[in-house]
Amino acid sequence: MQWTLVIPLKPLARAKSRLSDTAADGVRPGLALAFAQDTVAAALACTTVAGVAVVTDDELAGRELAALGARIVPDTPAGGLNAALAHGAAAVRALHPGAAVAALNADLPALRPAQLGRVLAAAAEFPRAFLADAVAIGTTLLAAGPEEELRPAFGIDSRIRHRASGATELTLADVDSVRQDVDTGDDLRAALTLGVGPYTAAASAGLLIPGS
Ligand SMILES: Nc1nc2c(ncn2[C@@H]2O[C@H](COP(=O)(O)OP(=O)(O)OP(=O)(O)O)[C@@H](O)[C@H]2O)c(=O)[nH]1
Ligand SMILES: C=C(OP(=O)(O)O)C(=O)O
Repeated sequence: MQWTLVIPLKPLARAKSRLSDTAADGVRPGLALAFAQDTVAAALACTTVAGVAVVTDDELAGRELAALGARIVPDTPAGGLNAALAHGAAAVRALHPGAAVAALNADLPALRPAQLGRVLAAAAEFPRAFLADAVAIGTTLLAAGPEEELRPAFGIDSRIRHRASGATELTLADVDSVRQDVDTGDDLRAALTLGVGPYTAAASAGLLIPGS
């Protein structure tokens, strides 16, 4: 099965506020963009990914991510992460009716295409499926097969809420890079240990990362 990914990205100036103890106000937008660039580049390198739609109103991010090969979908005025994801999935299916779609966080700088491929192959066995984040509280990927609505419930405690929505939780080994989102300095250290992509490696050089 081929998938189209929907990746949400809020305006860079407001992104990654929980990294404020690790990266100063002037640095965080560039870091958030680098995470998204590494995420999109790795996603597009996955053999079962047919395309990536990034939902964003950020002009710079839109330009840079389009240059990597992503389709840019302007955010919905409804506002908020889940509205943006539902809007992105609808935009994908307006062009490709019946497409299998998966929402993926924009902050997975260590993402490995082969690991993403394994997660998507496992997701293809279920109508809706999700992968919990590294700390097992949130979600990094929510997949919906061709006949299913995405019904995203990202945000606080989204693991429990996605489970309650009827989506199947994927419990695969060796998919750390798909689970390692970066919200805090500790998360960034964990991602650097896994090995980040080139954009994040450059953007995080010189930062004082907690514990390293
Ligand atoms: N398009 C779009 N993306 C959003 C919106 N809100 C959040 N996101 C994205 O959804 C993902 C998770 O968002 P959050 O955890 O709320 O924000 P964050 O920038 O990752 O981190 P914090 O500022 O520390 O909360 C990130 O990729 C965000 O850029 C929104 O309203 N529209
Ligand atoms: C929005 C989510 O991620 P984050 O950890 O970036 O808040 C989530 O886990 O549902």
